[in-house]
Amino acid sequence: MIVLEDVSVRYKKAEDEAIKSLSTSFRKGEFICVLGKSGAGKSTFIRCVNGLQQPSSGEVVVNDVSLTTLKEEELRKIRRNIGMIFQHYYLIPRLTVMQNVLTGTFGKRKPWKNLMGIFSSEEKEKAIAALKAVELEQFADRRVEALSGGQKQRVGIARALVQDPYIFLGDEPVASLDPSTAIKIFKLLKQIHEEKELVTIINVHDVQLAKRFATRIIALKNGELIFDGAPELLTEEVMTEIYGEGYEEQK
Ligand SMILES: Nc1ncnc2c1ncn2[C@@H]1O[C@H](COP(=O)(O)OP(=O)(O)OP(=O)(O)O)[C@@H](O)[C@H]1O
Repeated sequence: MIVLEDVSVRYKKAEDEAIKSLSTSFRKGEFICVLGKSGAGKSTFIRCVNGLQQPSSGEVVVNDVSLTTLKEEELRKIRRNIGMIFQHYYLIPRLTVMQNVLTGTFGKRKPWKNLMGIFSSEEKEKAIAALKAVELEQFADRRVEALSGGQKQRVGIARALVQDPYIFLGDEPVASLDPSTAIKIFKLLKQIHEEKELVTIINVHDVQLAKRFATRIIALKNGELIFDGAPELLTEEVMTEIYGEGYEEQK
């Protein structure tokens, strides 16, 4: 479903490559957590999967379509069905929860309709269903700026859900949340993942969360894939390789 073939990314003026000759593939049903120290290349990697970052060399193929040669407009079409959530949510604070969730439909609509804020009853129903799925329907008319971090991330998840995604990406979606809220968000993501039979890929710093929820863990170090396997294969030795000596202090 998702194939990365010898993918490298070099940012302009950067001395070193952020991703180095990375090859791997992901299929439906896999819940993948991506580990690695700060700067290891996790965000760059995840942005390659939906074409937000084009590789300097190599190829990314999603559902048999190579993203590498696509123009921005064609990439946008691919991204319509790839939900993404972020550490800082990327919501519009002054708009309501409902209005934010409806922005998830923008990729499939005519731009003037987005400008006018005109939504069909089908789109509104979809947004209500997404809000129910994240248990926020009673907050539909509340402004996002008045929500807690955990609630904001649930709005982010609802916004991604209205896209009818087949891939769900998370770039450190719980990094700003307390441990118990982080677990709740992961439980919700796993539940949605199973219900919708997605492929889910999430960058996370919390190793315990990755071990608890992932069906597969990959780890990056200096842009290289240094581990790819089942959570139970993540030994102390591997952990030391990923995080260096003294990683236990980060727990
Ligand atoms: N826009 C950019 N321009 C130049 N270099 C960049 C850019 N974005 C990231 N980098 C560099 O690429 C490398 C990988 O960065 P990336 O953000 O992918 O790492 P990360 O593992 O997600 O880090 P973190 O856990 O801190 O978010 C780093 O050395 C970073 O400084």
